[in-house]
Amino acid sequence: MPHPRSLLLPTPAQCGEMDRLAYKAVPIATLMDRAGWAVARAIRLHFTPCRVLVLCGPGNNGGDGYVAARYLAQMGSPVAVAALAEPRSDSDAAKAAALFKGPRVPFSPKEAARADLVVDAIFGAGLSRAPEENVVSVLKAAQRVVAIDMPTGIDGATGAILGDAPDCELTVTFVRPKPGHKLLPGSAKLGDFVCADIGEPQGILDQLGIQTWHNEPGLWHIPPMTPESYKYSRGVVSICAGGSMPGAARLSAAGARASGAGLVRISAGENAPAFRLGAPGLIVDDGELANLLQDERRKIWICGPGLTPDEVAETLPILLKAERIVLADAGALTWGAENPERLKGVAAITPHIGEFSRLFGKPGEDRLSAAREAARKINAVVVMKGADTIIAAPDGRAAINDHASPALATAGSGDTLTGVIGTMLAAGMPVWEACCAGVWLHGEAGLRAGDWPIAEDLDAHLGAARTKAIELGL
Ligand SMILES: NC(=O)C1=CN([C@@H]2O[C@H](COP(=O)(O)OP(=O)(O)OC[C@H]3O[C@@H](n4cnc5c(N)ncnc54)[C@H](O)[C@@H]3O)[C@@H](O)[C@H]2O)[C@@H](O)CC1
Ligand SMILES: Nc1ncnc2c1ncn2[C@@H]1O[C@H](COP(=O)(O)OP(=O)(O)O)[C@@H](O)[C@H]1O
Ligand SMILES: [K+]
Repeated sequence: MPHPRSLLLPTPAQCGEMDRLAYKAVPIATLMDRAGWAVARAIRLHFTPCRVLVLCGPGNNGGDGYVAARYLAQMGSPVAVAALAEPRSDSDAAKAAALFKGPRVPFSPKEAARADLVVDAIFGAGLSRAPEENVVSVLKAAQRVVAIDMPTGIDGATGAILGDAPDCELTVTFVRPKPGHKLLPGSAKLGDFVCADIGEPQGILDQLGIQTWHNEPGLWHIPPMTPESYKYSRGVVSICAGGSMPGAARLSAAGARASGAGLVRISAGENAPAFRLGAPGLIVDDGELANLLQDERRKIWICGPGLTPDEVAETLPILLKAERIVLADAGALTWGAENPERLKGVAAITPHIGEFSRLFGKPGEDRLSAAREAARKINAVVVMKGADTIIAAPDGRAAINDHASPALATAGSGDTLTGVIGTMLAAGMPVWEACCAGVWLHGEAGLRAGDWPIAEDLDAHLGAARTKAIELGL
């Protein structure tokens, strides 16, 4: 099933390409007019009428600003424009500027401070470097800011802040959100977020080779429960467990069970007695790993939570030799950091930023590219965890997940996540889709778990999260 177009996140460069391809059907001037109208309408809906100052840059972002100023004036608001620089003559933006007949004021902090509301139409998709000091000081002087397309200073491709960017109350973009609208730190600056349809032919999105999606149900499909379901069709998740940190494997097991695995087994060797004191529905094996792997139904293995590097060294190579689908986390990533080649053959890894940095080096400001590059390098899906999580596949696909809660920032919640992803894999989902689905379910559980949950509290919400994801994904 193709990934839905509605979840695509084109980069600013891809949007520019889209405009060029769309030109014959819809001229830029028409798109600009609709964009400015959409901004004026959104401002009218969000704010009571007040004195508005529109700050216009020299490009098409400024062009949208002149159009918005014209429509706001027609709607009865007192509006002035302050231009950072005039648009190039004969450009669409210049034509839009000429149609605005209201007052012009200097581009200065004093004017910005006097306005009740400042519209940032300085730079949008065209931002290529940090804004100059005069731009920053004018935006800093504003009391309340609405951004057109993107707050000036945010890189639309990465969410990085180049120098500085205003804290906006509202951001209005067009056609589709961009990666920078979904990635921190930029995404925290947007305020309320509106994506307006300006009638750009959507089919063009298919021609651009866009490989980035917003992580939502519909991007993937989780198998539902059916009357024919039996435990092996729901899937078996096997987890390697160690002696020194048994809690982590237990949390993974609980996450796997709570998100709908048919059967969860812990392989604990000589440490098995300690695990047998745990949840009664959990099967604990004490046999040799090589013998356990004789069971062909045990396709999915989690290796790493609660394991020391030595314990990983004794298990992971055996799992890989047996050609199992392995999800590597925690201890396995520490072991892999000594030589990332060791992880070749795993299906997916789930590093937080610290673990990622030890494996591949610090990701820098463009985490999306860094996650993609890492996935390509180890030929495995990379789930780069954090307040926003990037799920990158070796073939270049990447999803950005912002469906989460800071409530997840509690010890052990990453172990729960590996269990949930394990269940998605055991249900037969392809690896990237399983990781995307697992991250979303984990986020949904965090959103449902109330105030200050601990990792164990997430489990009670995973079943409802799965049901919701199935319903939304239909
Ligand atoms: N399909 C869409 O999404 C549409 C987008 N439109 C608007 O078009 C905008 C993009 O227009 P442009 O490509 O003209 O780009 P901008 O208006 O963002 O920037 C214009 C130019 O400013 C220069 N520049 C970049 N960073 C600078 C800096 N820090 N200091 C000084 N100069 C700098 C660059 O040369 C750049 O080309 C979007 O943000 C959006 O507002 C609409 O007008 C039409 C449809
Ligand atoms: N501020 C936050 N907002 C949303 N999710 C978060 C936040 N901080 C952490 N998370 C999520 O919580 C989980 C923490 O995992 P991890 O760092 O491995 O912790 P642990 O090793 O203690 O289990 C990850 O899934 C991460 O994406
Ligand atoms: K802007």
